[in-house]
Amino acid sequence: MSHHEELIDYEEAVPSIDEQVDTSTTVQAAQADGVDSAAAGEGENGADKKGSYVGVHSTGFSDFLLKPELSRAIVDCGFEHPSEGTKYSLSTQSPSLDKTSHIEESNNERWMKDTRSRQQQKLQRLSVQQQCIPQAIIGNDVICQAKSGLGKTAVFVLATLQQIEPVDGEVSVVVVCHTRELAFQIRNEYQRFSKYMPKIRTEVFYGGVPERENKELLNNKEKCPHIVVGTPGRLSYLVNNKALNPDHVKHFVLDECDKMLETDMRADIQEIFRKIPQHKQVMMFTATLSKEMRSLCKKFMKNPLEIYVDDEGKLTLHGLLQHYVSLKDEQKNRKLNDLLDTLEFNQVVIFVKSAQRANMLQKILTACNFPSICIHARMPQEQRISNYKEFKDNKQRIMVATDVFGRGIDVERVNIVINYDIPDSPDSYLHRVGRAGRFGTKGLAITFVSTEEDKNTLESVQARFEVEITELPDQINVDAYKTF
Ligand SMILES: Nc1ncnc2c1ncn2[C@@H]1O[C@H](COP(=O)(O)OP(=O)(O)OP(=O)(O)O)[C@@H](O)[C@H]1O
Repeated sequence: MSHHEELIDYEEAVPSIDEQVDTSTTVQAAQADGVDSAAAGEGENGADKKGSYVGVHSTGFSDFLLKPELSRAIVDCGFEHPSEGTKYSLSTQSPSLDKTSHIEESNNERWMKDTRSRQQQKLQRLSVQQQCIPQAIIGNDVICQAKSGLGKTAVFVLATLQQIEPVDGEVSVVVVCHTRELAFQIRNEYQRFSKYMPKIRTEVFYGGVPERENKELLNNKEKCPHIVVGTPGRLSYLVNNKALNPDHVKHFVLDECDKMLETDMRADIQEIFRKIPQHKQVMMFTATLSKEMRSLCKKFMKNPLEIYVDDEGKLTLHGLLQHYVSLKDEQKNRKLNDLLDTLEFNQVVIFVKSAQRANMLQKILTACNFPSICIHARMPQEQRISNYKEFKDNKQRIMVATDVFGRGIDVERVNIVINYDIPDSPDSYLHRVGRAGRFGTKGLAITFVSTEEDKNTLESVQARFEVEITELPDQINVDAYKTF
């Protein structure tokens, strides 16, 4: 299993963390019906362009009153409006009221009702970025579940850059994620958005790189990063060895939090968390979050803003066509060749279930005149990052990958995902296909089904996410899956 390869360094021990009591108000936002299809651009006008999630703009980036240097970078990044297209409803556990008299009680109740109804109306128009950013920039804890490619990264990158007051020699932001490529990608996002903040330094730390290099950077006051992004094993090593001083950390972020907390990475996360001062902002993000995982996440937080997708059908990407092909394992190569010949792809990711199969398939494809690269946890770290960069920079169009590439990775031009081997769970399916059709663009996902078990997995995907995955037709209109 590929993600196990990634986890190979981690230990099983899972100590319990100190519970933080969740006290007064909890705002829960859950996706409600109605707007996804239209907002995702399934119409004449919205379908073709990136950012077609943007519809009616109740809030713009300027409303967040961000630092001018941050606002300039946002413009340079081409972000015109916070992501939109998701309708939220609000359910609150109201703060307790001091009911000293009957009159006060009814006044209070009326006030609460009015406030709640105003909030309700407002929230119904808000998106993930619109809702999270205002809370996150004032230091509130945030737990946010939102579908793939909606721009969760920008929430914590902007919120932490807005709040940071850099002091040389002090790390004040720690971001943890589950793979090295994702850590690298997040570091690059920080660099993009801190373009006009020359004093801010961001570094990325992960396994496969000599620890000495990380320590040298952290020990040097002029070079020590203010923002650290990394994977759990390496970060906990650096904290435990006193190379990374956690005493000044004020913001702690977990991206793909469910993945890290459900696996043995959790021990490392808890280790780091415990060493960071208690008074800190904690933010967590993912597209998939079970009810059990929500409560676990909340143990790390104080009164977080909670955004959940209660109806998992709403996690479906509506700009994405989804099909399957029934075939025998030995027919997969021929079929893949045909598909690559006939489909129009900007870039394509082909997922397989092991490093060995990734190497093998990449060689076959190259021999068949489909220049390609691959990525998996069993290749040298430098090669991994260099392959990621080549693909991200569109120097290669075909990537054969294991699940190390299945979550979080954002390559804008990917419009086709092929599951050469079916993923091991509906969650993995959702994350993998979410590599195409990002931020409201169009895409196509094709899954090869060769065993009874594969069929069952596909059925559970359809049942859980209320999506119809139909047999691949002989012809597909290119307009349906390619953004020109
Ligand atoms: N407001 C915006 N305007 C335009 N583009 C945006 C905006 N917000 C985010 N994006 C772009 O949308 C893409 C997807 O964003 P991001 O990678 O943060 O998604 P995500 O929600 O983290 O997805 P996943 O769950 O798959 O990790 C990125 O290329 C990002 O630059």
